[in-house]
Amino acid sequence: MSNTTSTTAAPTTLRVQGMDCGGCERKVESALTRLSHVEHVSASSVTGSVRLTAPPGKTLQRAEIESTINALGYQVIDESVATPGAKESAPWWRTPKGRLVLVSGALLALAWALKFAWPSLGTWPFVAATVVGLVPIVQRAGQALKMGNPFTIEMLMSIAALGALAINAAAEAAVVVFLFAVGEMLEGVAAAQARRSISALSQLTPSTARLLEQGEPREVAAASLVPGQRVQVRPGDRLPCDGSIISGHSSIDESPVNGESVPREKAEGEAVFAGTVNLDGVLEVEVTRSAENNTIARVIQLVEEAQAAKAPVARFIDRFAFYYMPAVVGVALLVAVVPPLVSTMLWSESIYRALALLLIACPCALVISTPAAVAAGLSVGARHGLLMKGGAVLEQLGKLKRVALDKTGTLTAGTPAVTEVESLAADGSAADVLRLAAALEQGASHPLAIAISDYARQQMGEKIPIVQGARALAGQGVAGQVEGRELILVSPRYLQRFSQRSDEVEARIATLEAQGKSLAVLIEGERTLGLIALRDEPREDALRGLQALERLGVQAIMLSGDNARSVAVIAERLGIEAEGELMPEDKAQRVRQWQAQGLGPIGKVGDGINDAPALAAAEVGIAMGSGTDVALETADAALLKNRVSGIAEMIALSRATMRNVKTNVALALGFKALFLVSTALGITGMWVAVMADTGATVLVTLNALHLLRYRFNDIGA
Ligand SMILES: Nc1ncnc2c1ncn2[C@@H]1O[C@H](COP(=O)(O)OP(=O)(O)OP(=O)(O)O)[C@@H](O)[C@H]1O
Ligand SMILES: [Zn+2]
Repeated sequence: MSNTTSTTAAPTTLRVQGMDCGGCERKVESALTRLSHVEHVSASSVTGSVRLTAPPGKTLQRAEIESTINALGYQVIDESVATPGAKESAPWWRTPKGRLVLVSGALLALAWALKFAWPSLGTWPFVAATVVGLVPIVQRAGQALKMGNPFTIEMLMSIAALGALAINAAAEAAVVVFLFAVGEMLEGVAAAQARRSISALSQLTPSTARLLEQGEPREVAAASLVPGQRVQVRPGDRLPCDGSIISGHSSIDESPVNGESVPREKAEGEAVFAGTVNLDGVLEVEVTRSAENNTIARVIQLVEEAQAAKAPVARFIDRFAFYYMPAVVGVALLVAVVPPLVSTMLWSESIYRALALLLIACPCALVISTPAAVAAGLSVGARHGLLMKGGAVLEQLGKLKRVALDKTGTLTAGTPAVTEVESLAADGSAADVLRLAAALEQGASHPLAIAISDYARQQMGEKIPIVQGARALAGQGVAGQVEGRELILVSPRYLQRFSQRSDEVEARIATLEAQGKSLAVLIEGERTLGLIALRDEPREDALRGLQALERLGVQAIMLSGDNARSVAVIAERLGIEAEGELMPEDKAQRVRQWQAQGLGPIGKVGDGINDAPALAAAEVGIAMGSGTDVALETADAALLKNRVSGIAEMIALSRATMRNVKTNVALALGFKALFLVSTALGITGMWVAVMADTGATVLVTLNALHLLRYRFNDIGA
């Protein structure tokens, strides 16, 4: 930590050690919000991070922020040292809270033993056990109080336990303090478990790589690889880096990174990812990303950030707890003071009831219920290649009523095959059409463009001419000059705009489109030179994926830029509603229309290349595509495995998570309400209340942890 007042640009994320429950989060948040240069704070015990933004025109004062956090008893860790996923995850008995559990448990056991061996000692052993367990709690209550926040769980505990000692209920106090420590430790365990299930991903990347220098492999640290270097990967090895294959071919098991269970054949020129397994061939791979930028590192980072961003339901509970605590203290005061004044009840009796009330009012179970479940849901998703950027997205996914999907690259494999190349001019040949079209497509990234250039290269080798002044006509095609001719290659629907169309050409186009093919027509001036037909097959799991959506009660609709006839053919095969010939902006328009008609929330799934407007318009934009930058960075969620069924999986996971959260909240609130009432009425005493609270905390923690074992096979996708 530096002592100078450095300034940091907003927003900033700090790594903070020692927070392990919702109580800690709120303490840090309320202390930091008080600083004038901090506008918004969000602390996460799950990821061990604090995210801050400065109000407009101000900058965050890093030194003051650090000292504030440190004063609360947590440690800011130097970010440059902490790498994502590499955080400490000590076993519970090695954590401060775990040690407290052991120590106060031992003292408690000793106190009971002494009580039977030397009854004459009285309650002193229990007092000692209470005090030892209470010290850290009182300390934390005091720190929060100094920061201006009197309403903490620790304050509640301190008052209740000291009060219990005062009315000579030392055994109760000792047990309460012990159980509180157990509850706190459980929260820490749940958070660490969710964290571990993600950070474990980082261990998939091997620590060493076989760097190739002058053709000779040499062992180096994988973390030291830089883009441009070449490495050798033997069969059975894990890939040490993101890269592209320079020579060799092999099947690659990508399941560790994207949950895709079927190995993929990969050959020269194809991208490979760190952490995946090379199954059967020797590969020479050129490094394309350094270790801290590779796909798996970014996935871990995204999930950690996602876990740090609170779900709306978690924010609601935070606010709830904020008003709840003062209310409880108020009610406890009434319970203590009013009955002795208006009835014959003894002060000791009313105070005992009030203290019991305070003890059970501690909203521990409630506070951990949501973050633990949401963190677990996000982790489970990431391990199956379903990346969701935050609890808000996770929550929203389950509510989707309608999902719009692109055709090309989303419902289809996005690797169309050229089926026909035809000349439509009397003096031309099909070879000319292919040659000129391929030239136009040289720089284009559209799936059709890639298919046409690849096909041309196979057919005619490297004899493809150079294009000049090439420009993409978004959603239509490409234009440019080749061999001195001004050419355009477009979807037939724009034919009229550029040239005359004859009945003959028209008929040919209709025939090919009716076979479900996409067409590109080559035009020069007024003349139609020829056409290329391409066919893209639906993804192998498209039908199953759409049926799974239907079973979840979500309506799927295909929105495509491709020609209406071939869109209709594919839609028919997949059994969904569809609309074709839409420009990217039209797709966004449809989404907005549906929202206005109350058909939302809407999800939009695309390959992330030309459908940014629609992805942005939808409540949840889902990008399809393994490891592409666009997919990871632009959307709310991404399917790292290229599977349509991933959409239904995400929705099912979201619903399971929200069910888990609701069960947890109901459990926590139910126990609380029941025993608050029975304690206030004097039906149950402190013992029952404490057991109930610990019981609720344990149940809620177990329930959230259970979600980590979520299985996707029950959605049939
Ligand atoms: N580079 C290109 N070469 C040939 N045709 C193109 C090219 N770019 C676009 N097109 C034509 O424009 C149409 C619309 O393109 P757009 O990118 O909007 O949709 P798409 O990706 O093909 O389909 P979807 O909307 O289902 O993903 C394409 O179907 C194609 O006919
Ligand atoms: Zn805490």
